[in-house]
Amino acid sequence: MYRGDLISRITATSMFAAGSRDLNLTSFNSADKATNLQRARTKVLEASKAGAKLIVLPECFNSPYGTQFFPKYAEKLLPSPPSSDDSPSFHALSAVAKEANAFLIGGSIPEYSPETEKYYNTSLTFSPSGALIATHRKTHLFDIDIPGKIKFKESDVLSPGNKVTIVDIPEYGKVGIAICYDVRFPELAMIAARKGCFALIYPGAFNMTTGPLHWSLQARARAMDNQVYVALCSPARDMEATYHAWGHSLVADPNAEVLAEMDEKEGIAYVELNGEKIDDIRRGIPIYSQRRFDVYPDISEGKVKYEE
Ligand SMILES: NC(=O)CC(=O)C(=O)O
Repeated sequence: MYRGDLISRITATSMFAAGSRDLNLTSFNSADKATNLQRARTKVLEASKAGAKLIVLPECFNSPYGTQFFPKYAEKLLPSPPSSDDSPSFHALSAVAKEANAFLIGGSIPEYSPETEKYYNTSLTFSPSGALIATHRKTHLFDIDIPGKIKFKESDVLSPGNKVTIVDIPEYGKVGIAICYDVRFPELAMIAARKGCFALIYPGAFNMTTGPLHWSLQARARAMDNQVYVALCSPARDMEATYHAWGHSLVADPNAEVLAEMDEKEGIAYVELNGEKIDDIRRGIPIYSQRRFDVYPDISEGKVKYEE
């Protein structure tokens, strides 16, 4: 049995968790980092009190979403920062995971790496002891230009990560973690699923153009192809912000049915994740074991950069 919660609110943060009510989704955001961190803490604790053991926040939950904001909000990831200003989000997430006694996939935050001297869009996952157990840097940067609708170029400021990220959650199993635009690349999802993940979790912030078209479809497609749970956790929509997030945090099951979908406002969704359902779906429609690797290659084998 897998459980999770997802929470969302206004500005740019969402999270989900798994626990006694398997999956919770929460989203929220504002321009003030301290306010966002405080809000995240409140919602994570609310989810954990409701029984969540795995909690997820949204993409860029501590900042507005936009290339103009990333350098200002970026943090170094220092486990022992010389000053409390250096890694506030890292330490706030670690502390609240411990306080909630839950696994926390901390959405994503703008990161600055002194080693590479580059910026990244980075997701940090913490164990119930507050230990950092996974780091995923957005691998596919969101560079799009739909005339008259939306132009966005993360690569103006950010650099991409370069691996598939899998984290083993004791008592639940392996979870694949990626960020937003990464969901559009089925290879990443398929590799994580074939490496044994039962759920793929994407903090993400689609927008008013791509959200209605593709948000739910992407989640359901990745779930259907791989017969796993897929969760997308968005910031709530803030029409005062420069980027209008679609919201609609959701969880699709291994049969590609949407188990829970929020609206554009802040909230928490709770979903029960059941491992037996994966087995049932794979028994009924056995594509998982009918692949023809004698005809085409298994992309999860061979040269894949991944980290468990
Ligand atoms: N914001 C993103 O990274 C992706 C997105 O909005 C989309 O793919 O659409």
